[in-house]
Amino acid sequence: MTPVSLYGSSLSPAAQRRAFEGGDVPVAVYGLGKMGLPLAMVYAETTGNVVGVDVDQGVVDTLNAGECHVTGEPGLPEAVAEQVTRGAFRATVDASDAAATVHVVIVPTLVTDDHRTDLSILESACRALGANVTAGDLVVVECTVPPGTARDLVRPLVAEVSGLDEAAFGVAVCPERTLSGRALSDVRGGHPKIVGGVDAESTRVARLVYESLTTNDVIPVADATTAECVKLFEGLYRDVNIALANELATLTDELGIDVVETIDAANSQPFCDIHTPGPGVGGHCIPYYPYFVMDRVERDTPLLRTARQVNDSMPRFTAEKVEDELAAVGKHVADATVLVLGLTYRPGVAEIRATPAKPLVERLAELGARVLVCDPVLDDTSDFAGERVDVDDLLTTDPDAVVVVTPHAEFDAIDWDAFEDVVVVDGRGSVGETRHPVYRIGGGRRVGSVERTAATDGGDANTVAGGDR
Ligand SMILES: NC(=O)c1ccc[n+]([C@@H]2O[C@H](COP(=O)([O-])OP(=O)(O)OC[C@H]3O[C@@H](n4cnc5c(N)ncnc54)[C@H](O)[C@@H]3O)[C@@H](O)[C@H]2O)c1
Ligand SMILES: CC(=O)N[C@@H]1[C@@H](OP(=O)(O)OP(=O)(O)OC[C@H]2O[C@@H](n3ccc(=O)[nH]c3=O)[C@H](O)[C@@H]2O)O[C@H](CO)[C@@H](O)[C@@H]1O
Repeated sequence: MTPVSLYGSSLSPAAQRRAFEGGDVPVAVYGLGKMGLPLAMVYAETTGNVVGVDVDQGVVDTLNAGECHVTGEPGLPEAVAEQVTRGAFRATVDASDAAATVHVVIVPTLVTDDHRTDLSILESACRALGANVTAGDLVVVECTVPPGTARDLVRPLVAEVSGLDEAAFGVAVCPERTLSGRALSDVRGGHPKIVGGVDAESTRVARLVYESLTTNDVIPVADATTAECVKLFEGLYRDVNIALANELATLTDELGIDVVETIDAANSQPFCDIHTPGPGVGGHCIPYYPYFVMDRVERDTPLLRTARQVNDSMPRFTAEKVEDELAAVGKHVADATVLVLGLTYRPGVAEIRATPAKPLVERLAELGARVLVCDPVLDDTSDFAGERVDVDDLLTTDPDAVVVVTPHAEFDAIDWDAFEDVVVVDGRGSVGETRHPVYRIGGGRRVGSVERTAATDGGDANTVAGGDR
């Protein structure tokens, strides 16, 4: 089979699509992690001709054995087994063994501790794929990158490594808009796919490719930088919105209202979509994307900066609530045992990057508490300054306070009344009926099943609804 190149092709669009879907357009996917592997599987089920490139030999060996190293993704193990068995996908650590005419890169793009962009992994992957790029190829950037990266970094670097003129190949930004935990279905069509090229031909080819891949719409935008910013703006909106919810949550006691209930009621009309407050904002995306923009522009961005400060202040606010709730029953945090439930950044996802649980545990330890930590999806909790407790042993810990940071499903079975003499700080509105005092971040304190703000103020008991939006 002579590989077909799509960029600048003289074939009809229909013939190009047939070539792509018929496997005559070999695809290479660089980065076979939480996002890259589901993506590679959708490319493989569509074209039958995909090679995955990863620097981790263990990942490569696992995949070539038809097994899946990514956990918590429904359907992914089955897809890996099927695509490897039918010969539609293979993995390698050796990029020189990844001949293709469509080269997709979806590797980590990072932010340093001092909030500077770190694209070193992307550069490394582009050097590797660049050696394989020939005239007529398309490079697809699926990873989230700062504005201008495809134009100013990827294209010139691939041209340098390949020896080609920049106009000889295409580069398109087609950002991954996927949620961990439903990656395969998201890639297949969970959201419209944004595509934007460094030139019109790159956009055209990317549109043709993704119209084969996704069951959803493909939205071509003006250029690559626009596509990069679509992805970033989604995340910036979320960070700022959550910061609004969090700032309002810190006013719960002064206003004497249940802020979560208030937000839910305000969101009952279509022009309002305030998100849900909690103990902080974690993950490898939302806390970092603002820095991709702030590090890239000269102009000050006070709103982005402040939103980060507000969200990063929530672990300390949550620790203050633990202190307050203990004081309300005559205890001091320095003499207390505090059990922290949920360490990952959100339920069911074994990811601790930027998790609010980490600064919260550190703050509680600073205040002198004996801190116990429990997370059913983490095998290793050594990153946290607390003593590990397994879910089955929770009731043996006899804590003075319990803080729910991340409400894993395993915590639903907790019999809260089986704890003796405990106060509860509920980060995400996941604690059900209990005789113990419960302070919900953004909801206020309730004693027993009655909400403080309504019942104790003479109104009707209200329900504290809400969960992450
Ligand atoms: N995880 C998410 O929820 C999510 C959602 C949307 C977008 N994204 C973006 O997708 C990109 C990848 O994220 P992820 O969550 O899949 O990361 P990940 O850490 O789960 O996987 C990254 C993979 O890339 C491999 N890798 C590292 N260097 C490499 C190189 N030079 N060449 C080839 N492979 C290399 C690693 O071994 C690993 O297997 C990031 O830019 C991220 O911003 C992530
Ligand atoms: C724009 C958008 O939606 N993008 C999603 C996001 O996915 P994510 O895995 O980063 O998870 P989020 O749900 O964003 O949560 C992040 C943190 O914010 C907390 N949170 C959330 C909602 C809320 O109302 N109040 C909160 O406090 C939550 O607990 C957690 O700690 O980024 C991915 C990569 O770009 C995307 O692909 C994916 O589509």
